[in-house]
Amino acid sequence: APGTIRRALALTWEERNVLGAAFFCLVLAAIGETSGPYVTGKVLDAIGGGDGLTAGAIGMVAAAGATSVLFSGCRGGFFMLLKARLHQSLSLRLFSHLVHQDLDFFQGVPAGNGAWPSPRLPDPSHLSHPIPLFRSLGMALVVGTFMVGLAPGLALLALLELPLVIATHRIQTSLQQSMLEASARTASGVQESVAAIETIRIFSAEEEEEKQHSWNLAKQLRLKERIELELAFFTLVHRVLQLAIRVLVLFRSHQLLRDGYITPGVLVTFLLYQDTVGRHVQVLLYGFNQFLTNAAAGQKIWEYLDRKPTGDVRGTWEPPELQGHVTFQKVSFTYPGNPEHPVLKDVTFEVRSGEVTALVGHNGSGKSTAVALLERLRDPGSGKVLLDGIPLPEYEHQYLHRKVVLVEQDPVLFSGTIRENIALGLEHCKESELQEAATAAGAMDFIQGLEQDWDTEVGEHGGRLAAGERRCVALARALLRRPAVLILDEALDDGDEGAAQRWLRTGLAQTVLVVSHRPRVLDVADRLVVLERGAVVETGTPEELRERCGAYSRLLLGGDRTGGPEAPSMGSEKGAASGRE
Ligand SMILES: Nc1ncnc2c1ncn2[C@@H]1O[C@H](COP(=O)(O)OP(=O)(O)OP(=O)(O)O)[C@@H](O)[C@H]1O
Repeated sequence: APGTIRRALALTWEERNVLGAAFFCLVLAAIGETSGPYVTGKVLDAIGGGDGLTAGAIGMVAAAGATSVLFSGCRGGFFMLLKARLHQSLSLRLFSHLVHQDLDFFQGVPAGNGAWPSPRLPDPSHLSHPIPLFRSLGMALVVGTFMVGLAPGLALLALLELPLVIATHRIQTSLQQSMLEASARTASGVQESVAAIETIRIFSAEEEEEKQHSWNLAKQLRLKERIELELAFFTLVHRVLQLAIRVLVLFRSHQLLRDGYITPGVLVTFLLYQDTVGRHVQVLLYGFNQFLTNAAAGQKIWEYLDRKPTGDVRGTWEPPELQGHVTFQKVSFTYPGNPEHPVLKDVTFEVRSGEVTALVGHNGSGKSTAVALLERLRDPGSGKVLLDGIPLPEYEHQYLHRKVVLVEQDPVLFSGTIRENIALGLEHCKESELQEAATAAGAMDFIQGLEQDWDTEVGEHGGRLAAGERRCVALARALLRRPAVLILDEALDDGDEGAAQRWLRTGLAQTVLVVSHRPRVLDVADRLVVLERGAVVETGTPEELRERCGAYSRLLLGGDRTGGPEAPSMGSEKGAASGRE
């Protein structure tokens, strides 16, 4: 589409220095490439006319050749550099756009009309760029015009080859495409078998899979044989027709020479030009094919870059001190992917500064959703979440995420060392602060037990550590930041239940919000907020709620069904269900 080409050119314009140098070399290379055959022809005519081979003639041929070689090399180098730079700047743009997208984008849920739903990042190498096409088209036209100027009739005859080259190229490409598709089908069959290897083993279906694969391979082989035969046939036809045209050109050249319309030098120049046009037409055909193949993928790049996240990150409020007092004020929320099912309904509660507050409720009652709203991973549909009386969107985005820190049950670590993971973003923190955070998080013992203690690599996603160790590292990372609000989404469930109170006392956190199913964690909280089907049904201290014998007591007893027959029990915990504990 013209818009896509315009945007690709606008992006290229940002690298105008390299582009300018590439074009400068391109023009000089083109002059060298066109003047070389011309000078060669003139020299041949001079020799034929009895002038002999002079030093000047040799010098002119050598200078044209050298200009062509030198500037073609530089042109190639500058265009490669341009391509690499465009790739880098586009990759960076795509990535920074990706990390600012709404969470729904990553879950494959369209966030609005016309939004591109796939969470996959488009490949910047698919940018379809017209410059290589312009270059070859320009050269083919210029040299073709010279050919027409030298010998118009001969040029028309020689240019008959063009439709032949185009037709052969199209046939070859479509045959090769069928071959690629067949290979991809066989490869995807292998991938499917590998992915389902457990099922294959359980049903002892190895032999059937082998048979299926051998059938796929045989089909591929038959197709390959047919394609190779067709290719050989088309190549033969192409070569015969090409030869016929060349014979015709030679025959006509002979007539023109005999009648004195052209000199031998002009004929040599003409034939050399014919060769140059042939090369550029080949490049043009291949490039055009690539251009079309990439066009759809390239279009996705621009669609993706046009996709605007809906979250408001314009807040600027950055107070020097925070109390860490959180208020949910009549908050309602519905996931865009499931608009019929409100997840939070008019939820109002407080998380007081200096206290540990626990959110409690059945699976699916909306606890993690409330946490996501407090972390501003999502924004409420109606109502407000306030921190120290100020709505969250008014806080500066990075400030808020430094002050409100979440640790999940199965946190994500980045590949790197334990030290890098804990210090993430605070590389200049003191060693004593690191040690204090790790000790408070209960990570010190296991870190010291590792062969390279703090410098141990955690592997991709922290895969070389046990789930509990990953959690300790994530807790240490959170405590090092001295958060105003520390949120623990089932992150304390296998640890020391009194830890949160100690962190408040030692000033490592100002307020703690715990999401937990474990009675021993809930019992030591200062205050509980009980959620049932997205609504707050009880709040108070653990003693008050036990004495009230209401929703909380029923939850503790397990098997509670006040939420209706479909409400799950406290016992069906996420971690237990996924076998992570
Ligand atoms: N991304 C999503 N899109 C649509 N619905 C969702 C999404 N995430 C959660 N839900 C739904 O929202 C409801 C509340 O989920 P939430 O995870 O907040 O509950 P929870 O109380 O934290 O449960 P658990 O104790 O199992 O963690 C559930 O019915 C769930 O199916």
